[in-house]
Amino acid sequence: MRDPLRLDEVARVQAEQIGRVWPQATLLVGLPECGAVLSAFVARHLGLPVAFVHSSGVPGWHRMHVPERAERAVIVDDLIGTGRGVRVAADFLIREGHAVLGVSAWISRAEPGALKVLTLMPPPYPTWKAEGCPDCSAGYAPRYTGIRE
Ligand SMILES: O=C(O)c1cc(=O)[nH]c(=O)n1[C@@H]1O[C@H](COP(=O)(O)O)[C@@H](O)[C@H]1O
Repeated sequence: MRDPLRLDEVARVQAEQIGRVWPQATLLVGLPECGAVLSAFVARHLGLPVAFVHSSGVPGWHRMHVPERAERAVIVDDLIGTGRGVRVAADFLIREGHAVLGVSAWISRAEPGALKVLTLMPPPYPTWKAEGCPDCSAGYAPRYTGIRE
């Protein structure tokens, strides 16, 4: 999302949804990189503080904000692909003594465990496991691999 005004419009919709479902939230948590930028936009609409959690490698806080009391956190991201990033962040937050209310994302292609996920829209394309993929059973070989969106 290259246009900050457009990003802010989406962030406002996301903020309204979070405010409706989780009015008790005290902290938004963003995953670098895109989730960190987005979470700051969303937090501005909710008047909430924001903190960033590194989810690749050893999970940890970005030094900008290391919360000092127990928070009721919502993880904010743009896309959930495998769900790994938000799962790692949620486990880290719980280990750190915070409550994780859930995850807010634009689109999710995974169900990341027991985490409650709010999305803005369903995925615009179907996802199959390799063994259930109709194109694979029709004999088509993958044209691209390792693609994210
Ligand atoms: O952060 C990225 O590089 C990224 C690139 C991309 O093409 N697609 C994509 O989903 N991401 C990010 O990867 C994360 C989701 O991936 P999973 O952890 O697999 O669910 C989100 O933080 C996205 O912002």
